Formats: sequence, structure tokens, C-alpha cells
Amino acid sequence: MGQPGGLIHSAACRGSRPSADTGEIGAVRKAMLNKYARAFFTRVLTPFAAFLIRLGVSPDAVTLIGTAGSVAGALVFFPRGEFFWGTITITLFIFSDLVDGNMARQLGRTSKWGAFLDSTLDRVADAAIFGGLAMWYAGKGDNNLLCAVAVFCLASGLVVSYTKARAESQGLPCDVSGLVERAERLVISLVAAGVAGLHTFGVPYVEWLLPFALWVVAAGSLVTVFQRMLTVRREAFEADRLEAGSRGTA
Ligand SMILES: CCCCCCCC/C=C\CCCCCCCC(=O)OC[C@H](COP(=O)(O)O[C@@H]1[C@H](O)[C@H](OP(=O)(O)O)[C@@H](O)[C@H](O)[C@H]1O)OC(=O)CCCCCCC/C=C\CCCCCCCC
Ligand SMILES: Nc1ccn([C@@H]2O[C@H](COP(=O)(O)O)[C@@H](O)[C@H]2O)c(=O)n1
Ligand SMILES: [Mg+2]
Ligand SMILES: [Mg+2]
Repeated sequence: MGQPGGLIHSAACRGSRPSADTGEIGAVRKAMLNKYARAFFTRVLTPFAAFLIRLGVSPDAVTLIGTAGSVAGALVFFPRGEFFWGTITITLFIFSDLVDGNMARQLGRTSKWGAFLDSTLDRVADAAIFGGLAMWYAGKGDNNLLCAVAVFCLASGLVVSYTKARAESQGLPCDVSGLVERAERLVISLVAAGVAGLHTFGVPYVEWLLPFALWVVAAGSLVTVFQRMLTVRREAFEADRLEAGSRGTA
């Protein structure tokens, strides 16, 4: 456990919110992929980000194009059961989410607007991915239960992100990433969808992977919602206690 009380206190003393822009969010413990894979992909994608900068492309444009491509890949291919091509398309575009911030940092132009745009459009891409899967199961995939599980993944993923955003808006750090962050939700779902999609090319015994992954993401997201809510509850009580204490001594 970190020291959320201290973080809250120092943030409160400065009258600031923990955010990606201030760097305070860096103090929040990250889940596995964000911790380890991000460093690797930062190294790999930095030359590409530098290339886009030389071409005069802006970080916001990369954010917008990446989201549009991910949404198109999810909503064009997934509802038709074309999981392989859907996953390939989404994967190509979704890495823009690591490139846009990289470009902003190289340019020394990270901004509050950029952070807002990035996070907001992450939700749009996630909704399209799980929405596209739900549409498949509601239609030709013909499985109401899996449709419900995909909708649950969509909704719980949004709630996971909302817990952090709402806590941060109140000056609370939400000092836990939880079991399943966005990167985990995406990697589990997309690897499963991509491999399950090989069924179309005659590969046997792979189609069960996608339903399995959806159940895993649904359960993991539910656990994560509780992890974050309990953490914020503790942080909120601590912040209220400190505030009451400072009022008492004033
Ligand atoms: C036999 C086939 C094998 C295929 C193997 C493929 C292996 C691929 C394996 C790994 C790829 C790992 C990629 C992992 C990259 C993770 C890096 C990372 O952590 O990035 C995080 C980042 C999100 O950061 P942001 O700060 O921009 O976003 C914040 C986040 O959204 C928060 O959400 P919350 O957690 O709270 O819900 C918000 O709170 C916050 O507001 C927000 O700012 O970037 C990403 O999330 C993008 C990650 C992209 C991951 C793409 C995964 C694609 C992986 C595999 C596709 C495989 C395709 C396989 C085809 C197979 C065909 C045979
Ligand atoms: N259009 C953008 C996108 C992102 N940023 C900044 O990058 C941070 C996110 O970094 P990622 O590596 O996760 O993409 C974000 O908080 C912003 O500070 C930006 O300025 N403009
Ligand atoms: Mg990004
Ligand atoms: Mg993002």
C-alpha cells in the first residue's frame, strides 16, 4: 500500500488535483501491463512518434485518427463475426494511444486538453469494441448470455475508468489500478478475438477463446470496480478526517 493520506494531503495543500499532466498520477500504483509493457512500447514507438512529428502531425490528430480507426474496425468487422480482421484493424489503430502521448512529451506540449481528449476517446474506442462484440452475439452469434456479458464488459469498463476520473476530480488519488486496467481489458479481449477469428480460416478449437475472455474481463472488471471504490472510500474518509482536523485547529 502507498500513502494515500499523504498524497491527498499534499495535493490538497497545493490546491491541485492528481492528474497525468502534473505527473502526480505517476505515484499511483500501476497494473502489470501499464507498468512493464508500457516502457517497452515507449522505446519501440518513440522513433515512429518522432517521424510523425517531423511530418507535422499533431498529437490530437493521432488521438482522433486512432480512435476513428479503432471504432471503425470494431463496428464494421465484429458485428459480422469477422474477429480476425476486426482485431488486426483495431490493433493497428489502438497503439495510437501510446503514440499520441509520446509525441506530446517529445514536443514538450502535454496539455490538460490533450489528457482530456485522450481519456475521453479511450472510452469511445472501448465502447465500440465491446459494443461490436455484443452486436455479434445479439445477431448472428445468437447468444443472449454472451451478449449480456459483452454489455457488462462495456459498462463495467466505463465504471472502472469513471471511479478514477471522479475521485481525481475531488482531489483523491485513487491509489490503486486494480486487477484489470484498460490495457489488460484490451489485451485479453483482443488476443482472444484475434485467435478465435482464426476459426474462419479453418483452425479448430479456437472459437471458445472469445467467450472465455469476455467472462474473464467481466469478472476482472467487477473486482476492479470494488478495489477502486474501497480505495477511494478509504481516501475520502482520510481526507474528510484531515479537513475536519484542520478546521478544528483553525
Ligand atoms: C497467437 C497470437 C498471439 C498474439 C500475441 C499478441 C501479443 C500482444 C501482446 C501484448 C501486447 C501488449 C500491449 C500492451 C501495451 C500496454 C501498454 C499500456 O499499459 O498502455 C496503457 C495505455 C492506456 O493509457 P492511457 O493513460 O492513455 O489511458 C488511461 C486508461 O485508459 C485508464 O483506464 P482505466 O484503467 O482507468 O480503465 C483511464 O482511467 C485513464 O483515463 C486513461 O488516461 O494504452 C492502452 O490502453 C492501449 C493499449 C493497447 C493495447 C493493445 C493491445 C493489442 C494486443 C493484442 C492484439 C493481439 C492481436 C492478436 C491477433 C492474433 C491473430 C492470430
Ligand atoms: N492528444 C494528446 C494525447 C495525450 N497527451 C498527453 O499524454 C498523456 C497520455 O499519455 P499516453 O502515453 O497514455 O498517451 C495525457 O495525459 C496528456 O498529458 C496530449 O497532451 N495530447
Ligand atoms: Mg494516449
Ligand atoms: Mg489513452
